[in-house]
Amino acid sequence: MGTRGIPVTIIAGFLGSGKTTLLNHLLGNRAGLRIGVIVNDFGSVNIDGMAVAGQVDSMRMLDNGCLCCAVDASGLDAMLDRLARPGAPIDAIVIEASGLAEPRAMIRMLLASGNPLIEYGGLVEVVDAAEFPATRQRHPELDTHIGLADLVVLNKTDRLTAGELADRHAAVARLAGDAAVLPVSHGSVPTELLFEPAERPVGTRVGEQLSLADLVADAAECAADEEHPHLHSMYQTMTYFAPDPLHPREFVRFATERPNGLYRMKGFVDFGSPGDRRKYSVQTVGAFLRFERSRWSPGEQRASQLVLIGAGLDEPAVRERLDSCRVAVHGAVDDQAMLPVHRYLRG
Ligand SMILES: Nc1nc2c(ncn2[C@@H]2O[C@H](COP(=O)(O)OP(=O)(O)OP(=O)(O)O)[C@@H](O)[C@H]2O)c(=O)[nH]1
Repeated sequence: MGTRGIPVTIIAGFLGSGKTTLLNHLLGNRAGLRIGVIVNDFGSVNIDGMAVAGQVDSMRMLDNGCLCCAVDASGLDAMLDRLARPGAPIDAIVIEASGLAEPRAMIRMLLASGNPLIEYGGLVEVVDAAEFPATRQRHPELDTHIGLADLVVLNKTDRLTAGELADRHAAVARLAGDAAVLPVSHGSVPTELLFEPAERPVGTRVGEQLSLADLVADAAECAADEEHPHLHSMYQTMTYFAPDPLHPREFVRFATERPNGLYRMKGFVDFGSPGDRRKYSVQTVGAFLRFERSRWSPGEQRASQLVLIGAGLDEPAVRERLDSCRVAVHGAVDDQAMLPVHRYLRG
């Protein structure tokens, strides 16, 4: 699947919306991932065995494999560089944004980062569903923040009746545009919605790559997991396979005009360009799109295979849009047609 950067996910949200609760939930359900956490103070992050004072620019490796540090806004970039240095024992980084910077400034900083070891992992905006109308009145910028988000976590749904929840969900979804909106209580966002499964689960050789087949198998296993049916019913994982090539221009359009409710997509694509028969890995988080080029392995079937993860996805409509990207529908691919792909090429 090519080299992959460490995804940096920003968790934002107004006072008391449940950011820390979400962070603690993720740390408690890491699924083998080693998560680096950046907070602006340690105060309320209470993970097993964690006893660190609220110092600035300190970093601790916790027993549970979580690397935790605290910075102010000016130290953020440098701290990311430290966390994501070559060989760092980290699979994902989460920044709890409160008090650090505006979400827009954080996104800009991440996208502008020259560090090739990190990549944009999405802006997750936590919204207190119960207090939504009041918060919106007090902080009109909430609308903008929701509009920027790649995933909106509608938290504290336990405080609402079903009817109220439906109203709030609809109101937030209107502001969220195409972004996925996930209703939860107590920050219980499934870890696998935010991050890929660990590449190094216990007992696996270090450096072993998780193939897409593994990812699909994982997704199927997850879907069949009876233990947390309430969690899995909240979000969707769908896979798409096309044996014949997808048109580059149409596929880039699909990825940039992403379907409603899509949060992440990854996989690889055969563009069927006669001048370039390489394999293109694709990855999106919200509106962020990135391709990487590699070669097909000897004997590997040229095809396109995608995993799409979101909430509120209209699966038949997504399939139809992807089917309509096929070269068979659009005619031959020339070199010019690859230009939109090159705009989003990494490295
Ligand atoms: N009823 C209910 N309470 C919740 C839920 N999620 C969080 N809380 C409570 O809401 C309060 C605020 O949650 P935090 O996670 O501290 O919120 P925060 O966004 O980190 O707050 P600040 O860091 O102060 O901005 C805490 O008392 C939580 O226990 C939920 O889903 N339902």
